[in-house]
Amino acid sequence: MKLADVGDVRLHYRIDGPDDGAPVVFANSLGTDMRLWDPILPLLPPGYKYIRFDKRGHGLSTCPPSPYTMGALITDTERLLDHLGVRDCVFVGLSIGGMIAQGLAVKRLDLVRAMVLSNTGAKIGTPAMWDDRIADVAKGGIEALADAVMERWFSSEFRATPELELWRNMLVRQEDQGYMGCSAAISGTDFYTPTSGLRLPTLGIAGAQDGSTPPDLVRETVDLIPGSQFHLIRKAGHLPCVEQPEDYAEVLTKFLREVGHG
Ligand SMILES: O=C(O)CC1=CCC(=O)O1
Repeated sequence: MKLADVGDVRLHYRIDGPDDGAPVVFANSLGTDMRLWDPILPLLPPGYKYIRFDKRGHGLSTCPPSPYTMGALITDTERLLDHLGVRDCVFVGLSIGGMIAQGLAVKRLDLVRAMVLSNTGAKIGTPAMWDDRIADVAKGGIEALADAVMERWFSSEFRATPELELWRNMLVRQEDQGYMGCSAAISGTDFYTPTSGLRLPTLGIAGAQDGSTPPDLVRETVDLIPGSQFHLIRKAGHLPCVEQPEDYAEVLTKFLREVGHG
């Protein structure tokens, strides 16, 4: 079990791979913890240093009371990477993790040499939508919205499998305060202008059936960065690393090689 004290939070993280491997950092989505990446890790090439962490209010990391800001989530990540001595990583961010990727690249390009913006946007939803979601969790806990979240996370085919229950359990076992805190951070974020100024190799990944960050949003976001690439995963919703891990691992592996990482 690895823990890092970064400012007002203690973050739980995990490293797989050799200490001297080229670093690949993963940041996951709202309502998930680092196990989100379990399906793809065994499919990725050996020799890299794969770093995962639970953002504040999620997984085994500490959970300050809601609300959080995107700035705080970015600073947590920056401090974790500084703590680990990471520089020049490929940063893979899914959904809110992709917002953290954009903000981190704007703030500390020395940390990020390339990024994967998976199922994310420069802006996700509207403040009114997030206010409603926060109010629903405050009233009924995450359980109150879990079924609706499953419809956005997964395709109808996947929702018919027994595996659905495991991911639903992951969602409802996150902290309500962590979920509300990160929802508030997303609500207050619009990265269209700062992301437009970024110049680094970028790959967008989208799921054709994503009910939260549809393919057009992902494409529009990566198109802000000249030279970016885009990959659509057809039979997947918001979490293609879970639904189509082979496809996800293949496109990520190709990107790692193309950007000359490792
Ligand atoms: O809509 C959802 O629940 C999925 C999601 C939106 C932002 C994020 O990180 O996850």
